[in-house]
Amino acid sequence: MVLTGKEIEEHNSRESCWVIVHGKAYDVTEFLPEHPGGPKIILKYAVRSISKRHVDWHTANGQLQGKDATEEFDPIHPPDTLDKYLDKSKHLGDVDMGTVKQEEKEADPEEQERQDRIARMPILEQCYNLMDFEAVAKNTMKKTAWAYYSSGADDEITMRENHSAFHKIWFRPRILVDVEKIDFSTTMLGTKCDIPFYVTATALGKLGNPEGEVVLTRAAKKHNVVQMIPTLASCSFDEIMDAAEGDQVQWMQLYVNKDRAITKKIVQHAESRGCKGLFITVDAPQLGRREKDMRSKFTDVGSSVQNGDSTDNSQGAARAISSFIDPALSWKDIPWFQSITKMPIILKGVQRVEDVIRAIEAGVQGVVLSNHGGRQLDFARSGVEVLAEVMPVLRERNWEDRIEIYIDGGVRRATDIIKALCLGAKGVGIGRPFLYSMSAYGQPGVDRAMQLLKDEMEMNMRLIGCSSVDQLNPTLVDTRGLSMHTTGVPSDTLGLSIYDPLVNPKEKAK
Ligand SMILES: Cc1cc2c(cc1C)[n+](S(=O)(=O)[O-])c1c(=O)[nH]c(=O)nc-1n2C[C@H](O)[C@H](O)[C@H](O)COP(=O)(O)O
Repeated sequence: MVLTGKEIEEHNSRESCWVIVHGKAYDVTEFLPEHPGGPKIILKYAVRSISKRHVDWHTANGQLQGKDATEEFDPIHPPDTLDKYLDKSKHLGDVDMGTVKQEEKEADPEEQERQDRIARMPILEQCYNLMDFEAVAKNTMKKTAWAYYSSGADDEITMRENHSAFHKIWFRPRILVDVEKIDFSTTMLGTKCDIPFYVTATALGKLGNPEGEVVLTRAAKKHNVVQMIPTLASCSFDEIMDAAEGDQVQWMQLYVNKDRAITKKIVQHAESRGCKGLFITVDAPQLGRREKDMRSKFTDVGSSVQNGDSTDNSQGAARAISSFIDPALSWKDIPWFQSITKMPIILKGVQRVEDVIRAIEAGVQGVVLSNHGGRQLDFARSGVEVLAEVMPVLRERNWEDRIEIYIDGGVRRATDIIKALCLGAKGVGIGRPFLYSMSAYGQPGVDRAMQLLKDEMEMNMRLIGCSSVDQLNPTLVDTRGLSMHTTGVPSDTLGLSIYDPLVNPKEKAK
């Protein structure tokens, strides 16, 4: 049976709310209170806004026109979400889209301005480093997408510290070493990679690019680097795995669900699909307060990646899509994970040496020293600073080979990668730069970003006097300034403003 727009319109209240996604109708009435992003987002976005006033009137009077929610649904929800989480009885069938009222898109001057900036954006070849992509993305991305990707927690001190920490490490390069042939390939969790970085897990890829995370999959294949698949991806897990080619290696990033049966199903499915590593995110018992995200229009967006209870959706996309995450996750859960999968287990978001020791004692295969890109606890130290704390302690115990240590956060140059490897990291994760290059230029952008890092890597390895990554070691870096968190002493504005420079008395007499 094919439904008409008129029939859908009759179900336009909290008591009965039907919406259309990709030309099919769904009865979401019972789902409204369960939606992790709260009911408002479905009701609000589900409404075909003939005009803002119209929508406000209908919303205020509890009368809503359940309508085509496709455009708002796609960036936040993997395509298989409704099949996975909405009971089949609520799938009402196809809709004759010719009978659905077309929305009169009100002219949006902000969007027009953005389109003008896109028309004037630099060509890809004018991007010479990862920060260039950030500048273009900031100028061309939708405000809400930029807000979500670029935001850090609270005052974003840690987000900025992540990158500036690398500026506190200086090189002690060697000379007169034959560096004609450079090989910066390496292995990570046993996988051979062209260069010691991986694409780390970052949620909601379709906010930046309509294809989402599969763009990163294709670029990772081309450059033979590993991709970590996020739990909160816009694409479905299987779409991302299916987009991989040949023996391309992918890892799974896991937010642990309060409902361990859901988590077990996800982990065992990932293993059955050939995932080569399980990265359990341990620094997010609650997602951080990312105020740019909270201010953006996603103040009540939802995501039904996994069923959770209704959430306080005044906290932006991040908080809205993460209500399922279990804050009770603890060390006692590690044996359970080891019992449900054979994949190597890595703890992502470790931030002090005591927990690295515990991770080794718990028998996990790796840790990522990370503060989630500064999106969680503000004033957490940078991954590279924690690395400088951890490695000497492990070396003292002869434990440095008992676990693979990764870091992420603020990596924007190959020199950052080299500094991390000199200190003992196996590899580094990179997040935002690939989101920005993907958002601004699609896969060609990500390709160029990865190639730029390879070019920088070759040059900097040569200049530091090493021809392969196994030669990188702590004697090549000076980290004495790394733990200095002193901000510059506030400038003595008063003194400077009244200070009379010495003036020659004769001069004064004139
Ligand atoms: C930029 C970004 C990072 C996210 C991220 C989303 C974005 C847009 N998301 S989040 O929405 O929940 O915070 C995830 C995530 O899904 N899971 C996770 O483990 N880390 C998440 N991270 C953190 C990420 O894996 C790295 O730790 C961080 O991005 C590294 O810093 P740079 O971005 O500076 O490279």
